[in-house]
Amino acid sequence: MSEANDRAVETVDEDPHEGGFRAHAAITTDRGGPRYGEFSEQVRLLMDNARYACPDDELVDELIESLKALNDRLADSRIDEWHSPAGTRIDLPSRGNITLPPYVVTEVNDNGVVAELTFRDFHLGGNNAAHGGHVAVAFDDVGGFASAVAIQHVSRTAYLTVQYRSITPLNTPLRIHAWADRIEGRKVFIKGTLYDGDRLCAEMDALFIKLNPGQA
Ligand SMILES: CCCCC/C=C\C/C=C\C/C=C\C/C=C\CCCC(=O)SCCNC(=O)CCNC(=O)[C@H](O)C(C)(C)COP(=O)(O)OP(=O)(O)OC[C@H]1O[C@@H](n2cnc3c(N)ncnc32)[C@H](O)[C@@H]1OP(=O)(O)O
Repeated sequence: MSEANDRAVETVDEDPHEGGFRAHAAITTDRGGPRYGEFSEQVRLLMDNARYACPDDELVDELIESLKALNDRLADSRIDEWHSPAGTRIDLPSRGNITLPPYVVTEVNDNGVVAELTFRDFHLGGNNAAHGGHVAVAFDDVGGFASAVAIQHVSRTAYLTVQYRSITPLNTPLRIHAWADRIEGRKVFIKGTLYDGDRLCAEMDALFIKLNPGQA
């Protein structure tokens, strides 16, 4: 870790909360500025290229120096999770969270949440197909979204199972759909599907639990 990374991350306390997930998750379109989406895309491209690159020794030396300099610059602008653009920029794919497979929500209604999702080169599992873990990540996030829509509250995943029905391709717009199948008290049973055109790639069966006040 660099010296900049060792510094304590600045926290901002103007938003009192109950100690757990914040009751009012920020929704923003301006944090990080108008070019934050382009920045995120460059980070994704970096990971795509790194996944497939086979640099020679000279290039590795050069890249390490460039990346060190870049990381020092980035570490200087770190902030706590509640105030960072990543995860709160609802105008960007996956709310600007570059750790998620990028998806764009196309429908939010009583039938749940539908999004167009594209796995990238860096989501490679093998033989040009998406890694199963990344498929589960996509279901977890879109499932959590569907749970939030159904109960208008924050929940956490208690379990999530995925049935992998056929290969999930990379660099192909896919349709992901998650919906609340039933709600029993704090328990929100979520189902989901992932399609490549008419072909079913995977299905989700999950339980999300509505968090109590102050629960982490
Ligand atoms: C168009 C623009 C709209 C803009 C909207 C903008 C933003 C959208 C808003 C936000 C949403 C967006 C996306 C969502 C993002 C992310 C989602 C990802 C979520 C996660 O990635 S989160 C990480 C992984 N997750 C964990 O890290 C959990 C660890 N765990 C725990 O924190 C506890 O374990 C907990 C809390 C789960 C439960 O604990 P607890 O103490 O609160 O509740 P308790 O144990 O009493 O269970 C209550 C009842 O659930 C049953 N139950 C519990 N667990 C079960 C199991 N596994 N199987 C079967 N039944 C189970 C019990 O049997 C009981 O059932 P009964 O009531 O019938 O007795």
